[in-house]
Formats: sequence, C-alpha cells, structure tokens
Amino acid sequence: MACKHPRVDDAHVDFLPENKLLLNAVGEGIYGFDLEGNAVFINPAAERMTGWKAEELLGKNIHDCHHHSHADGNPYPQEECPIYNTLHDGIAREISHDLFWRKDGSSFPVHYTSTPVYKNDRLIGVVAIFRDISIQKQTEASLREALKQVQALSEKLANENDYLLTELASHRQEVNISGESETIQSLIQQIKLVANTSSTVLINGENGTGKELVARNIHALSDRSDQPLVSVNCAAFSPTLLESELFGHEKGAFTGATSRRKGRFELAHQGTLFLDEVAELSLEAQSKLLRVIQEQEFERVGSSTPIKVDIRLVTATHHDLLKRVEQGLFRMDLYYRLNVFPLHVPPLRERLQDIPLLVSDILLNLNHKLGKKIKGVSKQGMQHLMAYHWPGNVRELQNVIERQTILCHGQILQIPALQAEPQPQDKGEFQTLQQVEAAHIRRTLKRLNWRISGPNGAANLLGLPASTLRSRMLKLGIKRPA
Ligand SMILES: Nc1ncnc2c1ncn2[C@@H]1O[C@H](COP(=O)(O)OP(=O)(O)OP(=O)(O)O)[C@@H](O)[C@H]1O
Repeated sequence: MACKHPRVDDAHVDFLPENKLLLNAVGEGIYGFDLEGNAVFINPAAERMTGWKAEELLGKNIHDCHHHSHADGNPYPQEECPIYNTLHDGIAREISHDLFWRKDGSSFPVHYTSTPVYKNDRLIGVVAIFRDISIQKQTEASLREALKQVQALSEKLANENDYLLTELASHRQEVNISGESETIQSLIQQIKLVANTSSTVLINGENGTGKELVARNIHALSDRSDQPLVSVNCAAFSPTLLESELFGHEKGAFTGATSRRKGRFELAHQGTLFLDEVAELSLEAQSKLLRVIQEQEFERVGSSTPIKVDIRLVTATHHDLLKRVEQGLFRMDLYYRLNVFPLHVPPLRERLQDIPLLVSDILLNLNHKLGKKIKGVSKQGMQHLMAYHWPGNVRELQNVIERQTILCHGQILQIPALQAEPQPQDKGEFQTLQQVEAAHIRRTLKRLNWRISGPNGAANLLGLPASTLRSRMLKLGIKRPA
C-alpha cells in the first residue's frame, strides 16, 4: 500500500534526541509521531519487523502505511486507531490484539503501547513501542491444541479407569468356588494347574453354573492377577458393535465414532481377556480373533496400523461348540485354538451334595447385604432344595434363597417345595411300581454322588433310615457303578 502526504515538520522531530542511541539498540519496534500523526522517529527493529526503511516512512502517515485494515480486510479508520487517539487525548494505551501490515502486504500480530510525549507540559507527540507476537500466538495455539488433547486423553483414561474399578469392586469377593463334590474338587485342581500357564482355556457349562467364576479364579491365581481381567459378553452386542468393542475404533470409522476408542483387547494388555458366550461371535469377528491368537496383533476398526498385545485368553460358552463347528457356525481352526485346555463346569443337579455349602455361603452374603441374622435352612427346606432339578443352576439357587430370606422373619429359613423334577418321558410302556422305585432311588443316589447316610445323604432325602435304603438297594439290584 502506498503511503500518502510525505511531510516532515522539523519543528517536531527532536522530541527524542537524547535517547536515540538507546532506542536504536532495543529489540522492540519504536515509532515517534508528531501531532499530525507523521513518523518522526523509526528505530532499526521497527524496520526489520515491517520491511519499511526509515527513510521511506519518515514524515509519512504511519497508520495509512501499516495499520490501514483489520485482519479480515475491513478498513481500519484512523479515528479508531489507539495510537492516533493518544495523539488527540494524551492518554496512554496498551493493545494486545491487533496487527501491523508489512511492506510486502503480509501482516503480523502485535502487542503495543502508545505513550504521549510532553514538553513543557505541552503534548508534542506520541511514542509507539511494539513487539511481533507471532511466536507467542503460535505457542498459545499449540498449547491450546495440546491442552485439548490432554483433556480428551484424561477423559478417556478416566472412563477406562472407571470401567476397571467397577469390575474390580463388583467381583473382588468372588475369588472362591464352593463345593465339596468330587466334580467341583477336581475342577478346582484343574483350575490351579492351568492358572499359572498362559494357555487358552475354554470353559463349558450350562447357564448359571459358575463359568465366569471359574474365569475369575483362573485370573486371580495367575501371575497376571495384578493386571486387569477384562470381560466381554459376546452375546450382548450386535456384530458391528462387538468388533469395535473388542478391537476399538478410530475417530470417524463409522457413524457415531466421534472419538478414538480403545477396545477390550487393548485394555486387557498384559492381563486376561474373558470372552463369555464366545459361540455368539460372527464369522468375521472369529477370523479377527483367530489372527489375534496367532499373531498377538490386530487393527482398530478404521485403521490399518497393527497393535501388538500380550493377553491371556479365557473363553466360555453354554453351547456344544463342536456341534456349532459341524453346523458351519463356528470356525474349526478357531475351535482348536480356543480348546487348548477345556474345563467343564457340571450342572448343579449332578452335584446336589454341594447345596448345603453353597447355601451357607449364600446366606452369609445375604445376611450382610440385607442386614439379616439367618442361621440356616430348616430340615424340610433343605429336603426341598435337594429334591429340585435346578435348571438355572447356582444362579437360580441364589435367587431362591434371596427371595425366601427377604420373606423370612425368624432365624431359620423355610423353603417351600420347588417345582418337581420332570418325569422321564412316557414312551408308551407301562412300568411296574418296583421299576419306578428303583429308577427313583438310582436317580437320587446319582445326584448325591452315591452318598447314602448323613444329613445330605439319599436316605435322608427319601425319608428312610439308611439301613432300610441299603436293603432296598440290595433287593432291587442297585449298585454304585465302578
Ligand atoms: N461353586 C460356586 N461357589 C460359589 N458361588 C458360585 C459357584 N458357582 C456359581 N456361583 C455363583 O453363581 C452365580 C452365577 O455364576 P456365573 O455368572 O459364574 O455363571 P455362568 O456359568 O457364567 O452363567 P452364564 O452362562 O449365565 O453367564 C454367580 O453369582 C457366582 O458367583
């Protein structure tokens, strides 16, 4: 932009004479103006910053040279200029959000002061001292950007932390498995054996038998126990959501992916990942899982950068997974990868002798939770519990006990007769009374692991003295299988 009206008024140029040497040495730009707003002094720093030489500007109207427009290109009238206002009212000003235009048409952000100069109490001009604050602005912008990233990261960490703390808090007490039956004791042995290896474990069993409890025990007994145990119920998500839940996603990977998110595989790094209901994985997710198991690496949804993880995998299902393989619903190669160490959790109806111990553990928790003082279950109540077939397994037992505990006012819990065990299918053949009696005794003995006497023995449950039961067994030819 061309500057107009070159006019030097010698009468006004010498208001800074003694300081000129000093002013030429400072790093900040300095202009001296006469009362007309024309430049009477320009130091070398100002020349460097604006690209104008002093001789080009001296005597000219400085506002027109590099203060002519705002950043958006709109005109900047002289009447609004703080420096020119100081010229008129003699009041000092300090401005931090403004810009100066250079000779080459570019601009830079400035911080400046405009200070009135008096001689013999008479205002004779103004000194403007300015600094190029581009670097400061850039630093501020990068700091703001860094702060945004730190805030996003700390929010994400807080979420992950919340998830892990909730997991820990809700399961801290479940590091034991109650049961004295042979099957449970042998299960506990196997858990202890496998826990300290890094082998993949596949837990199979009906709903409510304690598969998740087994997984927690494996983790708790392993050398990864101070790292997270992360659980995912594969049946709880649609195939697309499950993929992003497991592997995470990049920002914008799909509609609704407003920020980058870590998947459960990353959260479980160095710990244990428990995939419950693993049979529900889509074939696509199965391929991805197979790759993680083989290569210990995967990509987030929407990214091609591989992420390496070190996890111990424990899976569970209530399905016959091999049957799912035969039906083409589950990859055979993945099945073999998961089934390295299979564990079977038996249904409660096959280990009825565990009921008294389970009930006493459940009551202990419930007394604490509900503020009750129940000491135990009545004799008849226990018989009712032992006579039931428990399709919902331990979870159903917990629910029955909790329901009755809430209703109970005394110290001994009464349990009503529970829905009777379904009879064997009527195949259209008549059975004699003796055959029905033999089948019933055999079934009861089997469920009680062939225990005859004692409070949890079959004789007690059938309402007979143990000696009578033994002679009936002899008569009916019932023997414990070898
Ligand atoms: N042997 C046991 N001792 C103590 N508590 C048990 C035992 N088995 C199961 N439970 C309890 O029974 C409840 C159900 O167990 P869990 O959730 O582990 O079963 P699950 O087989 O994983 O069920 P689902 O297949 O429905 O997910 C839990 O509260 C668990 O703590």
